[in-house]
Amino acid sequence: MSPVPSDSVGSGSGHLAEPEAVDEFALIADLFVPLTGGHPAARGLADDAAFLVAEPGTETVLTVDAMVAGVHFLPDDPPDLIARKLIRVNLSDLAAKGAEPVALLLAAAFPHDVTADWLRAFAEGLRQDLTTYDTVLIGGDTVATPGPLTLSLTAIGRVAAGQGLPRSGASVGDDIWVSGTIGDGSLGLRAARGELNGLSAADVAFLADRYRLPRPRIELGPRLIGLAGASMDVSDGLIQDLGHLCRASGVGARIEMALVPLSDSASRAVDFGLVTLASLLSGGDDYEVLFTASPRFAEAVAALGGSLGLPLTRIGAIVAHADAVTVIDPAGSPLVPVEGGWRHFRAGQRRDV
Ligand SMILES: Nc1ncnc2c1ncn2[C@@H]1O[C@H](COP(=O)(O)OP(=O)(O)OP(=O)(O)O)[C@@H](O)[C@H]1O
Ligand SMILES: Cc1ncc(C[n+]2csc(CCOP(=O)(O)O)c2C)c(N)n1
Ligand SMILES: [Mg+2]
Ligand SMILES: [Mg+2]
Ligand SMILES: [Mg+2]
Repeated sequence: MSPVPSDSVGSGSGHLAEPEAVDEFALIADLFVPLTGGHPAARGLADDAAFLVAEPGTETVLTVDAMVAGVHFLPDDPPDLIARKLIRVNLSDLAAKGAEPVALLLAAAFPHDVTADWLRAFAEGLRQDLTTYDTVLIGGDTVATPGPLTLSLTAIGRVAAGQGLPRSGASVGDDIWVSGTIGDGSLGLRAARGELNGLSAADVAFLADRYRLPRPRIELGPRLIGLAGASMDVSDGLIQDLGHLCRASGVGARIEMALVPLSDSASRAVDFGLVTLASLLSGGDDYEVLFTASPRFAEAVAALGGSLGLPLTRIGAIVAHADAVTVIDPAGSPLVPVEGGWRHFRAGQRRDV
């Protein structure tokens, strides 16, 4: 087990007291060094790079995702939740590969007018989730920007050599499974923006929390080794991401809309006509695991869900029509047109954020 970060941040050399006193190196010493938990790889955040000892028999799994204010989170979201979402979206990729977290690297571009209080709360959010997920910060980079807050986190994980779960392992006839519920993240963005009038305050709070604080399925991922053929996490939208899995595997997929698991809050939003079921399948921000498994493992998969207390739901099957995702609507007809999911760039279109 890696050393865990110390109990609080910001109580270091004490130079980070006033907004005008934000200083790059005091920031690193006061707020980020405590997040290393003294891990030797971090070298006290006083070197050019981190040095991580490779573990025999394991493969290192590396992933990086960036988050930008106004694109991935709301600019006024609480700083601790921004930090925790940043960790969680990256751990979600490790989980989908069957890997467990080892260490993280953070590259942060803070707006020039960031305050010491904001930074302290941000570091406290990092500390909280480093502890939750038993990992440490071992390096990074800190810059100021004239643009919006821009964050990038590299997650380093490990998996037994050769056992990592690829997107490319789906076979015709496999069941398609998804963890948890789909649609809460995209509905949660609308909830956080105050756009879901008609839902109860409890539903709005539940959904907004799912948007701001995804639940990376880090306990599930490693347990899928030996069961899942292909695996990925759902970040852009279920249909688009399933399309990626199909392309990587050279297969097609047929899923049934009515089987896609919704939370009670999302079901109510559909029932009240606030959103269509179809749009939840392409909304994104789910951070659930989408995986395929041979039908002979169906009982084992269901039992795994039971033992983790995490719903695992079969939503369809892998078919031979390479690359094509067919969505069957609740009336039994193929859905047309099929919206895929989030794209930062789309040929012939500009997104103004
Ligand atoms: N700028 C880049 N440089 C190198 N590789 C990249 C770059 N952007 C994406 N990739 C690679 O492309 C593949 C797909 O990336 P993508 O970001 O779509 O997946 P993801 O991180 O699982 O999804 P999401 O970013 O929506 O959470 C990955 O192998 C990723 O490493
Ligand atoms: C304020 C705000 N507006 C829109 C969205 C929706 N969104 C943005 S990026 C993305 C895909 C995952 O990101 P990436 O592919 O970059 O990893 C999604 C679903 C959001 N989260 N916040
Ligand atoms: Mg990515
Ligand atoms: Mg992913
Ligand atoms: Mg994406």
